[in-house]
Amino acid sequence: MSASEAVPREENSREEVAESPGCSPSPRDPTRGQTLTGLTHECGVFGCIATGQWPTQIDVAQVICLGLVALQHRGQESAGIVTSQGNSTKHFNVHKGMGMISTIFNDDAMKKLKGNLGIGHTRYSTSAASEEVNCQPFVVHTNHGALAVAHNGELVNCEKLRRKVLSRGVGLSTHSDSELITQALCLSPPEGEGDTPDWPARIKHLMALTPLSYSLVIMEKDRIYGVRDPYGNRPLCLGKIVSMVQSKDDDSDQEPEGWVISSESCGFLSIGARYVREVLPGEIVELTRKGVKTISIVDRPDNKPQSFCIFEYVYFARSDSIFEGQMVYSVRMQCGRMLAKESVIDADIVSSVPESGTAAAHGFARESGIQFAEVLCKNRYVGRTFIQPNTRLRQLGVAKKFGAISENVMGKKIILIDDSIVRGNTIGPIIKLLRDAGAKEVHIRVASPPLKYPCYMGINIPTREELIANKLDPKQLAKYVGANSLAYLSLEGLVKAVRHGIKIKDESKIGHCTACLTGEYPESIDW
Ligand SMILES: O=P(O)(O)OC[C@H]1O[C@H](OP(=O)(O)OP(=O)(O)O)[C@H](O)[C@@H]1O
Ligand SMILES: NC(=O)CC[C@H](N)C(=O)O
Ligand code: SF4
Ligand SMILES: [Mg+2]
Repeated sequence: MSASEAVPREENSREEVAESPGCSPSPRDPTRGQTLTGLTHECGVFGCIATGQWPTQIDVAQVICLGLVALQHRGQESAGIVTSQGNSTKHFNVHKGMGMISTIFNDDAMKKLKGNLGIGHTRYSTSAASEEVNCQPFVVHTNHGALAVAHNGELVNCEKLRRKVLSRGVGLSTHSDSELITQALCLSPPEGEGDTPDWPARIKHLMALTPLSYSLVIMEKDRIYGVRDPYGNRPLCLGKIVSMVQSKDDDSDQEPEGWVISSESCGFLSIGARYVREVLPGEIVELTRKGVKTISIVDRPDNKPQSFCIFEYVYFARSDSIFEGQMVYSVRMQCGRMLAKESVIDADIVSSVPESGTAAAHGFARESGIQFAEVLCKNRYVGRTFIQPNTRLRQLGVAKKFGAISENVMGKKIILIDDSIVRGNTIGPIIKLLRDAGAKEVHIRVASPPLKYPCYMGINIPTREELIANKLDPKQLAKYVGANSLAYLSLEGLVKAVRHGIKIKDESKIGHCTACLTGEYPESIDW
């Protein structure tokens, strides 16, 4: 039985929606990063400002570049950095390009990026093609000086906002929702009032026009604003750069040498920064050479619940990042523990599909008391996204990523944990590899529930018909991929695991988007 024979084709709701003229006229544009496995990521934003005397001793561009390298897993299509000396409203240094950060920012590029503050972006396109013209940060020159904007997310009411901006006589040069945000920020707030350089008011105005989904870093002459949408759908956090010469034991009282703002905290230690806190849902923070302050916290429409993307925990984020006061690694372990509680089976070893499945496998092993052993080696030089012309080569492509550690596999009953099954391209070839290496039984346990619905908030989830969970139930899927059994973590189990380590217990102050699992979206879509 082939997966496509198993059930009738499902309608692709996202493509239908997107056929109407909007910001995303061709979400299946072949020039966008194609992927064979998994979900594709969502962009990383980063900002840095030096405190104290300017010109600073800190190499701001270097800090941003390293910050972006730490966020590379969030987008590999293009990247950009914009810096400012802080003394001119007219001049920003800009360097953007297609490809990976290490190739875009060579020595020549870094030399021209001098500055005391700056922002950066690494992109996985969700709206508008993966082309140079859509690279971020976007820079515009306004009546009140230059403005640079970097965006992670996707606007759910893009079409409406686009009409509004166009109706004000603004011309847009791309289909990118991030350019739209940049231009919407330039509208005078609120409409009808004078054209003042009040950027916080303009940001609030933008937030009133569009509630979801964005984490933004915005730079004007001498300051950076960090903005998280009122649902808190995409992550954003603050860190401080501490002196390297002082004692590492207690840097809590140290005067920071600079501030950073980032989609994730994973790179902070490697750039000499310390995690400070998350930017709150709806919060606008202002970073200046004097420090960080909250400008405002914008409410969600109709007091709807928060909606932080639960898949940041499952797959997107790096394990060493912190969200909601807990490390992503610990949450993944907890998911594995929960999975063991729900669907343990007698076996010799527990193992994982590296990378993202590994923390959950350790949790599963600890909870079940079955020892963990590695069974797969992942070839780090086979990228996440590469294009192959047909299914057989695609599947071989996945197999090429892995080798079996035969000594751990031979004659064993194995419980194999992966964090998610999306198209189902990864797991089948891996099971074959393990069987060829002598595995006696392979039982698949998935540390998230079946993925059934598309995402409209900055993640490129395959079409409904491409999602294997819409075609095969767990029993059918086990048969299709050659497993002895297969079980997913329940939705309740996932939510419980995610909330296990969150200190805030007040339900009105936490909330997670699970729309790709349930079909219940935080906001209706108006593309
Ligand atoms: O069902 P599929 O469509 O094959 O996708 C699912 C796989 O894709 C992801 O891994 P990926 O190799 O992208 O990255 P990782 O190293 O972070 O696990 C995910 O962790 C699953 O292993
Ligand atoms: N993945 C993202 O967050 C993408 C941001 C924006 N929608 C773009 O396509 O550039
Ligand atoms: S639909 Fe899924 S991937 Fe998209 S924001 Fe919600 S939880 Fe995250
Ligand atoms: Mg994986």
